[in-house]
Amino acid sequence: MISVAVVGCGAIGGVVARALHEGEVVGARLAGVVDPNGTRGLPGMSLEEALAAADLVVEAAGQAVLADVGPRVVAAGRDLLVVSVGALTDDALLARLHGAGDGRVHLVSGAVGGLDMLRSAARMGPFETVRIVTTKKPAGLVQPWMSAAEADRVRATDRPLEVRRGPAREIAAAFPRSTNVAAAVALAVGDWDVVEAVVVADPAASLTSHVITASGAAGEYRFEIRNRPSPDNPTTSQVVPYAVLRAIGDLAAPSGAFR
Ligand SMILES: NC(=O)C1=CN([C@@H]2O[C@H](COP(=O)(O)OP(=O)(O)OC[C@H]3O[C@@H](n4cnc5c(N)ncnc54)[C@H](O)[C@@H]3O)[C@@H](O)[C@H]2O)C=CC1
Ligand SMILES: O=C([O-])CC(=O)C(=O)O
Repeated sequence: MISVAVVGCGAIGGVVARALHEGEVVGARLAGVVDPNGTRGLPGMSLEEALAAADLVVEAAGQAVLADVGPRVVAAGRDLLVVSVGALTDDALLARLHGAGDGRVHLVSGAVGGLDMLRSAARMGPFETVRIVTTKKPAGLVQPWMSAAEADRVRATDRPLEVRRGPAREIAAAFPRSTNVAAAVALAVGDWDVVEAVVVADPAASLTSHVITASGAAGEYRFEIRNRPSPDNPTTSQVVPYAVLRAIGDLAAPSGAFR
């Protein structure tokens, strides 16, 4: 039985922690939840207590928190499951995580699929083009770095509006709560430079979509994901905590997991 601490008790961490607490993942149990803003009635603990008690720490609190907490988890010899994979646009953080200690670093596939195939194909040879187009409701795409005019234009659009297009590294950092998936694709293909990310605001997007297209030595790929948004946080797809629970289940009882 592995003991799991969850850092961040929001739309993702709250669902993950409750399911662990209620014994829904074979081979895993909840050690406790770390969140300065409350733990929704679940057992709370400090990060220091989590590092002492847990075999696995799940980060579900955001890119900035991962940068702070991640190296401490690995340095303590605890395994780390990363949800805010967009923080890994920072090569220095990735190097710190790999060099910090004995804990192993695992990444969650999160809101998208096809990463296994992209990883397999990348082994055969390089990709020539990879693109991920993310379409969400406008409100969650407004960012603090936008000018007032741009923020208003995004909020008020009455049709699909391309908000940004650029390298995955730039986009995943520029929309830290909305485009971790662009980093996930880049990490899967093992090439930050080949992946272009596009962010579209669409007031009619009742589902969040991520369309991944790729072509290269192994062939041509297209994955279209249309996720229901989380009722707790509309910028997050509701399936994400279940991707985390699936990953924890695979780590706790690997038999039968796709590899
Ligand atoms: N890989 C993927 O496909 C996806 C990744 N994400 C990432 O997951 C993160 C969390 O998403 P949600 O749960 O929807 O966000 P949320 O805003 O609902 O929850 C975040 C929680 O973290 C807590 N928190 C803040 N600072 C903390 C700290 N220092 N220590 C512990 N907890 C802290 C907050 O109080 C809040 O409860 C997002 O910011 C994003 O980076 C989100 C969606 C998809
Ligand atoms: O949940 C989603 O659809 C994607 C998301 O917010 C992210 O990648 O940060």
